[in-house]
Amino acid sequence: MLPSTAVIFPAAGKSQRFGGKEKKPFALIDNRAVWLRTVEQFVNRDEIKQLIIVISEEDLEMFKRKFGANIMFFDIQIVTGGKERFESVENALEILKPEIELVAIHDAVRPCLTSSFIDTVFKAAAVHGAAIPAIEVADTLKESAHGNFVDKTVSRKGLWQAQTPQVFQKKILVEAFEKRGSIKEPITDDAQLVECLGQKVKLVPGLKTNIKITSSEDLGLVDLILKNKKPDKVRPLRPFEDDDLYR
Ligand SMILES: Nc1ccn([C@@H]2O[C@H](COP(=O)(O)OP(=O)(O)OP(=O)(O)O)[C@@H](O)[C@H]2O)c(=O)n1
Ligand SMILES: C[C@](O)(CO)[C@H](O)COP(=O)(O)O
Repeated sequence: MLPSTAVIFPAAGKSQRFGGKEKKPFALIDNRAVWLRTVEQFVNRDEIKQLIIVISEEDLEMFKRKFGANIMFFDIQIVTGGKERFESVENALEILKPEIELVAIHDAVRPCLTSSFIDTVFKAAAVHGAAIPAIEVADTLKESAHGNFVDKTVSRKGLWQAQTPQVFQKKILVEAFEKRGSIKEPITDDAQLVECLGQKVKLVPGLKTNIKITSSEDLGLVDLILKNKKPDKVRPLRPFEDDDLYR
């Protein structure tokens, strides 16, 4: 049995790159909002004792009005978002229940994951204290300052694309957020704060289908993935054996 776990779903961004008529967590895929499709991947798991969604101040009234029944059904708590993603997560950390041991943070806009994939990341975090899924960069990388012509080709060696859920022992994550003041670079995921503590973060093979909806064309891709995959039959890119967790 996995340790008692809370899942935080940041959904308080501005969806600027999405450019749709509503923000991406509330966009519909086959008549069901993206955030609902994401959260439902995590319900009915014995180790999950708390669900928290982060919603921006300006969306709160709409969210409660439109999704009241779903909020009750999932027993999901709502927290107000911050300006940056990490500030949204920080607000959610404040209401963690005392019995929580592991905290998973999963973008509300990544609905294409499977329960075996969640199992693998959760188990790795239980063993190592911190774990994230990631995919090794497969394409050739070009640098272009202005996005019109190539400046140069850069090495992809050792580069990985981070996904969510990112999962941490509560005390490690809380300490990482307390010490975040010393970080000067932009903070784009939660693992970055934990890395800065000097804590090792275990890499777990990411799922190719676990895409983050960023622009509106991603909605069509997600729709295709959800319609064409039997979610729990999707395997990680490389089979990940339990032994791998301890390396
Ligand atoms: N201040 C913020 C910023 C982002 N997010 C959430 O974090 C997830 C991943 O962020 P991203 O894809 O960058 O979303 P946006 O910030 O909304 O996108 P954009 O940069 O295009 O505005 C999304 O579910 C988003 O709602 C959040 O809760 N609070
Ligand atoms: C957390 C994340 O989804 C991992 O890939 C990503 O870092 C979010 O980045 P964004 O800049 O908020 O899109």
